[in-house]
Amino acid sequence: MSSTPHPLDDARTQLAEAIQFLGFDDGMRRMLETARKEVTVAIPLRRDDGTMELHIGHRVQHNISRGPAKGGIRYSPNVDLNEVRALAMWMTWKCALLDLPYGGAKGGVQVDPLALSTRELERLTRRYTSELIPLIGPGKDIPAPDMGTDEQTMAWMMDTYSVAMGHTVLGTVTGKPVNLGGSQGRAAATSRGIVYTTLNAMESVGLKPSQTTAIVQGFGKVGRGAARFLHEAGVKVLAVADVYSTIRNDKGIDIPALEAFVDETGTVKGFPGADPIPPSELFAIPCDVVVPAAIEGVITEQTAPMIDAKLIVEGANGPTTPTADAILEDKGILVVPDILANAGGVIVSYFEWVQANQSYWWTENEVNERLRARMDRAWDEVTAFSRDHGLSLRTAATTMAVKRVAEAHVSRGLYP
Ligand SMILES: NC(=O)C1=CN([C@@H]2O[C@H](COP(=O)(O)OP(=O)(O)OC[C@H]3O[C@@H](n4cnc5c(N)ncnc54)[C@H](OP(=O)(O)O)[C@@H]3O)[C@@H](O)[C@H]2O)C=CC1
Ligand SMILES: O=C(O)CCC(=O)C(=O)O
Repeated sequence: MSSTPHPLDDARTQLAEAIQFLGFDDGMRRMLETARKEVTVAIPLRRDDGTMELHIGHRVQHNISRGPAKGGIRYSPNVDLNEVRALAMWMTWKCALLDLPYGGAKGGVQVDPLALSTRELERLTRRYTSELIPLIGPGKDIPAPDMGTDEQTMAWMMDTYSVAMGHTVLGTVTGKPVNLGGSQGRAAATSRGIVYTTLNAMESVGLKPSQTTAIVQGFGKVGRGAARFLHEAGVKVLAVADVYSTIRNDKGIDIPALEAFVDETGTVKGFPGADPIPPSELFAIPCDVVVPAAIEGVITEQTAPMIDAKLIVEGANGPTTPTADAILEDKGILVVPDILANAGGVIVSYFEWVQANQSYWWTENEVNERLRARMDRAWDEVTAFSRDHGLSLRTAATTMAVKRVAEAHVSRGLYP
């Protein structure tokens, strides 16, 4: 699907633009583009039928200048070390942009989680976590869910780490179940943040929710919530896609009905309230807002020319390649970058970590209000920087974040 060699190339291209603007020297460039620590582990898995499989897992800590490393864990057959490196780098910029006291990390296991039973997933997760124990912990590196993982995965990780420490350590991971030290509002936080930012971006281009149409790619933890909150805001969602199907209804999809259908069937495929279309037609649907909320590298030099929209709000990490960015800019389409648009998840992960470390829990309203305040502030800061310096929102956001990370690095002392 991607027309570029790899998301790591995209991440490095974006970093290079920020560094050029900031005028950093080659040493700083190398420091910022290179992960501080990378671990690759082999995870033997005994399947329920007694056979043995081996899965490869990674954890990459891209940067820790501003605080402990932070970022999700991905389970997918497509995971590879360079992808994890790119995702870890984007986490560093996201945390810095939102002024969270964290560096950036990401983890991944090359596995199809849908092909495993719950017991197999638990064994795999516990073994992967055991391998990471020297690396992770509330003051070192705090994992969270990403594609293919969820609250249950985080509960197993927290338990495995806690058993090894001899006591419960709730701040080990975030995105845990609420009954086990999770935060109110974390599950929906990424999607909520995307929609807060979408509404800000819509206002900036003069779109009113009741006159706005959208399409959403991905109907998992992020895409599904984004579709729901857009629908609740009055935006008409014309099409959604998961791996199995892309569906379209130009009158607007009834999102609550689609959610009920997906709860029963596990996919949008066959939903009676919309028509199936070829996946390749998704981005060609004329609409106001495109929300890619699945995987990297889907908006490319092939797909960008067909997009007929005013805004792209990146729910996924790295969905737009640098070449596509240039095409979209020429077409006058405003791209709200991932490190800004999908930061709601890590913001509420930060709130969860703070609550867990203090054993003092906030209400869902408190969480959502503080989330909104941080998302709105970041939107104002990035749009102002973009205007003041004539940069795209992506370059503005990356530049602001890279500058903060470099400043923290320098403040810690140049001659350690
Ligand atoms: N979870 C979080 O808190 C955060 C996630 N993100 C990013 O958001 C994106 C989605 O993550 P998340 O929702 O957590 O992951 P999930 O695993 O919960 O969901 C992924 C969704 O994407 C769909 N999908 C995968 N490949 C394709 C494809 N080629 N075409 C259409 N749909 C596809 C899946 O379909 P199916 O259901 O059929 O498998 C699923 O609906 C990722 O880029 C992730 O890094 C960013 C910030 C925070
Ligand atoms: O909640 C977190 O710590 C990280 C979420 C994540 O992986 C992301 O924002 O891409």
